[in-house]
Amino acid sequence: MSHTLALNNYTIYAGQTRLIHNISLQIKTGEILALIGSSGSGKSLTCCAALGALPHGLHQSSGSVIFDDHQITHEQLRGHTISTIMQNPRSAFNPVHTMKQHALETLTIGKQIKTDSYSDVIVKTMREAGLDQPEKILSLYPHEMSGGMLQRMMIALTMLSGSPFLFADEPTTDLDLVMQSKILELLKSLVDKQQLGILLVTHDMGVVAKLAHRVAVIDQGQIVEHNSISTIFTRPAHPITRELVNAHLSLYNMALE
Ligand SMILES: Nc1ncnc2c1ncn2[C@@H]1O[C@H](COP(=O)(O)OP(=O)(O)OP(=O)(O)O)[C@@H](O)[C@H]1O
Repeated sequence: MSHTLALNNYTIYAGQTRLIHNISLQIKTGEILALIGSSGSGKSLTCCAALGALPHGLHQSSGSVIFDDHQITHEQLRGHTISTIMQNPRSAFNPVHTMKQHALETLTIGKQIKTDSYSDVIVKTMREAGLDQPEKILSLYPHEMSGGMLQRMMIALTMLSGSPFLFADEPTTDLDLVMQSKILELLKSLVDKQQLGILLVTHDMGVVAKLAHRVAVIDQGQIVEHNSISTIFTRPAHPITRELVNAHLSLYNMALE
């Protein structure tokens, strides 16, 4: 079943300073929307606002999340409608909980179900997320795992949660190139095979080119362009988009016409 998630009219202030102005984005299941922009343009704040997790001291003057035409609360969406994976996976785990505790918590959150019978599901899902020896990993604490393993575990937890949408904020930045490529392949396969919808925040235009279906470009807290991947790379409309595409193409001694 296909779903739509719309972030509507988000505006955020720090005191009198407006950081995000009237941002709206729409994501469908089975596709990846990349949110790109230079450092400090407002990518992470947009995600945080939609998740109801704004840093202390910031104020949201407008904004709502609409799931399949119904407005939903942050409590309803976190872990149910939207899962998250972030740049530093270590910070997303409870340091005193094992992977098994995290997995069981994800499976049972908000549900009155017995947890004993779920080991098979967890082990199978971890294997699908590329974690070898899942039984062994389940007994580990976060500090006993590498960044790449933790990111795979985050993806396994996303799969276990059954959330139709994922916010992935720089999900591969902290990983080596081989692991980056494996994690990106895994995300792509979740979109293709399980119809996950992803909002992908990234600086990396190579990642955008490889994964995204559509691209939204943010500059100084506003969406300045929203287009298909082919248009973004062949006929970018906004100067900021041209700059980002040209910076990427220059790696290959190429430039836009
Ligand atoms: N807690 C805060 N208090 C005040 N200003 C903030 C706060 N958090 C972020 N900002 C400001 O809001 C703007 C957008 O920040 P945000 O973290 O969303 O940028 P970003 O596009 O995700 O950047 P990066 O790519 O470097 O992660 C920046 O100007 C930043 O300085």
